[in-house]
Amino acid sequence: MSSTLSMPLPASSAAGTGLPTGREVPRVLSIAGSDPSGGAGIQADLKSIAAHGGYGMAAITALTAQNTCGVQAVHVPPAAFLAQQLDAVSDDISIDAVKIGMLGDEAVIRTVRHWLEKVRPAVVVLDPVMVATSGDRLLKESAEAALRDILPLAHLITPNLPELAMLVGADPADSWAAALEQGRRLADATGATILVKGGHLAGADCPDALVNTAGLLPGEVVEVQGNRIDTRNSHGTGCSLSSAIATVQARLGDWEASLRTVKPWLAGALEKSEQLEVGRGNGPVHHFHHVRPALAEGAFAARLWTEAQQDLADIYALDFIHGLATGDLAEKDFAYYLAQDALYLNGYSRVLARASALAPSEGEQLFWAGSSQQCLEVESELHRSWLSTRPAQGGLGPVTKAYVDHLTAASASGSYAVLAAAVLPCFWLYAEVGEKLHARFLASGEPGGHAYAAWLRTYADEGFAEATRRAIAIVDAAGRRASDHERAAMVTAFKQSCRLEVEFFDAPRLHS
Ligand SMILES: Nc1ncnc2c1ncn2[C@@H]1O[C@H](COP(=O)(O)OP(=O)(O)O)[C@@H](O)[C@H]1O
Ligand SMILES: Cc1ncc(COP(=O)(O)OP(=O)(O)O)c(N)n1
Repeated sequence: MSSTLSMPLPASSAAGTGLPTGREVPRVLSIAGSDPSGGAGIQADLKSIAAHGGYGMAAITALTAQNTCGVQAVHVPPAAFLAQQLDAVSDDISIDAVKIGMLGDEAVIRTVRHWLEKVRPAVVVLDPVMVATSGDRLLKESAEAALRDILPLAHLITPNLPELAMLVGADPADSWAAALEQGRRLADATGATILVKGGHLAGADCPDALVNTAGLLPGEVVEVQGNRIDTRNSHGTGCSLSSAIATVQARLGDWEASLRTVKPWLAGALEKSEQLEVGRGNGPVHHFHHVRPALAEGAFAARLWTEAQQDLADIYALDFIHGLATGDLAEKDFAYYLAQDALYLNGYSRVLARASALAPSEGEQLFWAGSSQQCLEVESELHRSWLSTRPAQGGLGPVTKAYVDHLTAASASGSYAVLAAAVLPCFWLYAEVGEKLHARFLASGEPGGHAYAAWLRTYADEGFAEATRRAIAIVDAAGRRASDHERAAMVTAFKQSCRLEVEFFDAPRLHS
């Protein structure tokens, strides 16, 4: 029994299959050293695991005193204590993936090896950390043979080019082809899949490749291209990549898909590393560059309201609004406005019905459906009470057509959020203008001879004010949920509708 345990077994039988446990939140254990500056080691691993939706755990093999400028000291605690850490985790918790990083010395390697043989985790990614970029040793030279022996217990080995060269007993590759050749040799020798990394080569490209000579991949070499990011903040890239890929592999069970997920994330983390401003040397990567700060409730609506201010000011400056407020508006302009409003409401009602169809909840579906119906009722009331007593007006005016076309295009965009933003100004700006005009009418003592008194009284509608508050809240929530791209499209659609509100009030002057 003990002789079997000391033999390096092929990865497929010794340490699970490298296949996923299919858990949405994989439980991932990092067995690695500590970097107090947070860029490499277990600190980087825990961030990478979390950045990919995993539950991170860490058993510490070694303590380092290091920062972005280099490693000042290394302390390797007794291996027996590492064994206690590992057992404490595996005795209690099912582990979906393991990432192995800095091992320090031979006693640590022996301990990890014994534990792997006992527990056989489903996914084992081993980053054979030997020397930090700063040139400081993180593995004793005397432990290199032991490290070679533990490699077959991993499913994926992720050496950088100097580490790969050392493991196959060659000089560091000076070309991508030479690196892939060394990858093949290591794959042959270990039975594991090798991730050959292009980070240490020069040139505009920075490719990575999975190499497996036992038929476990679609081809012997699967390359994933990437651009080289111009930054010196590459501290911990190897740690971050290996723990991220372990996490994603536990979910997907496909090394190629996992690498294709993780590589662009790491490129973004390198690109955004400047934002962190950590240290004076080779800084860390930004593991959470893809996470946006959450917007507070009301924040997106507040942004839209700011965008609407110029259009509101333009509306208040229009002759039409002045005339409506004072009662001096030409009757033909008012009649044109009413007729266009009726035509607009019919189109608006259809667009609201589309918002109802796209709504993510029954509450919102009901709200838009109710608003759509309300529009048709207002349209028929316009015809019954306001237009029937006036001379017939012409057909669809150019501004009305432009507004309805814009809303229809928003409804065809397929984005509920964009559509909701596009329909909002008709609630919000209309309610705002109506409330102001009504308040002004009341303040002037509701003069008896005012030509538009009856119309101004329709503005005091608490039902419409309530519907407007609801529409604002819905758009605010949709905006907070939206991606940056969709949010920008919402703002554009909203602004366009605001502009069309201005033009709609100004259309009687130009087209009646
Ligand atoms: N400047 C860079 N631009 C883009 N990707 C990089 C860059 N440097 C390293 N990488 C990527 O980071 C990962 C780690 O690579 P590497 O630097 O070779 O390993 P290590 O950090 O172990 O020395 C690889 O996916 C590699 O392609
Ligand atoms: C504690 C600890 N572990 C590993 C490393 C090496 O990190 P790596 O991701 O290989 O990259 P560099 O930091 O060497 O660029 C480390 N420094 N500390």
